Amino acid sequence: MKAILKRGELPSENIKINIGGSKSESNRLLILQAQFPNISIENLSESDDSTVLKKALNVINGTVDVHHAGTAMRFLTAYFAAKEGAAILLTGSQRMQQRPIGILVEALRNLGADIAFVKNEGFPPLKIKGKKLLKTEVTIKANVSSQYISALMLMAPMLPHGLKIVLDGNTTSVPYIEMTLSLLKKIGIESSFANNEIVVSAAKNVEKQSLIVESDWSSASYFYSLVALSESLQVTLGSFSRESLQGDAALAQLYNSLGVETVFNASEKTISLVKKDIPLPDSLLLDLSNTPDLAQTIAVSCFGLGISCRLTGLHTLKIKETDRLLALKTELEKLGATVQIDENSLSLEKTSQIYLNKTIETYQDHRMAMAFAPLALRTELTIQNAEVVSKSYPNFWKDLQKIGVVCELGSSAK
Ligand SMILES: O=C(O)C1=C[C@@H](OP(=O)(O)O)[C@@H](O)[C@H](O)C1
Ligand SMILES: C=C(OP(=O)(O)O)C(=O)O
Repeated sequence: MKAILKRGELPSENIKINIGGSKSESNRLLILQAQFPNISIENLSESDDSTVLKKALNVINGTVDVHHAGTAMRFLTAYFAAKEGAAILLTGSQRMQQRPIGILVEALRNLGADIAFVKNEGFPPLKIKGKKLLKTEVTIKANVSSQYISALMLMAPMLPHGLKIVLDGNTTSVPYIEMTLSLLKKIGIESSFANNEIVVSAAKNVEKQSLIVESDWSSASYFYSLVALSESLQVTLGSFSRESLQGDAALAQLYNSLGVETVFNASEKTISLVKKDIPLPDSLLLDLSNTPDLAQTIAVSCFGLGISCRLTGLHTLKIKETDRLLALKTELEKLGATVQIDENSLSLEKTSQIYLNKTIETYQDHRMAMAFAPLALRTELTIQNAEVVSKSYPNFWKDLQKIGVVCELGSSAK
């Protein structure tokens, strides 16, 4: 399916949109709920990645295919490895089979896990035989993906003596580790993270409780971009709060300089994004190592606004749904941008013109589709394979139309 996008009449009134639960929080809580069934979850994400994980957690013997879901792949590897009696072939999409998992498998094997690589050493699919893991300490390389570390933390309460995780090297995507820690603490599991050491206690049960998932800040980023690229849009998004567990809540600060003010409405648990007519900076310089999922949104916003940017801390982007650095460069340049990339950064030159009627490839990456869509306020464009958005935000195209983008959804044939 392709999406042909053009600017319609933008609403002058405040538009309200309910984005839906955070995929990261949901996927952590699903792993914890599998261990502690008296936890209930409200505002669970309806994303493909959460749906596939929820379904996988019912399997104890057989094949589990997580498709494109990275967190599901990583969290389930650790979960099944420690689940006595599990006998699982854990696989995923072709891209998932190119996303490295050797660092996590090695850490689990050091704890005594029985995991074999079925095709390529270091990559899914994996054959996992669940067993009791008796060791209490493991060291793991921390600069490739925080998901490996969260996976160990979420499994740790299942171990008879809990787990100490020593982080080796610079730790990447730290807010995601802190989110895991906060959720463990919230349900009553003793845990700590200081001086590159994480400690999580064992737990057989927790108190019966209901947890409400905050909506997804990464999904909110596309509305920040839309408001920034508009003249006077005002959008209210639910349900969000200032005390977020999600690192991507940094959006509220990050988009200030791009003319988007965030008003927190504590009683309604909403945020209102309001366009401010302020002078824009010539250039934006940001280290996004804490918020890697915002890189595409911000790069495209800067391009649409005609300002230059240099984004650093992007070393994890190459192993996500696609090589996001290369994908960004290729697609932005189609629209007239000049972009330079290296191992961990992207530099965009100031451009005043955006080419019309270009087709953006999405490389099976939901964030490529959603990050480029706001440019519809500045040019007409087509997004190829628009269905990819369901990985994290199934209602994206519907919600986009609410704020005045005309969205013609058709077949993907060019
Ligand atoms: O733990 C999580 O929920 C996530 C961690 C991040 O991955 P990395 O730690 O691999 O950067 C992020 O990009 C991903 O979308 C979700
Ligand atoms: C990187 C992402 O997801 P995952 O790694 O879980 O596939 C994402 O949602 O941007």
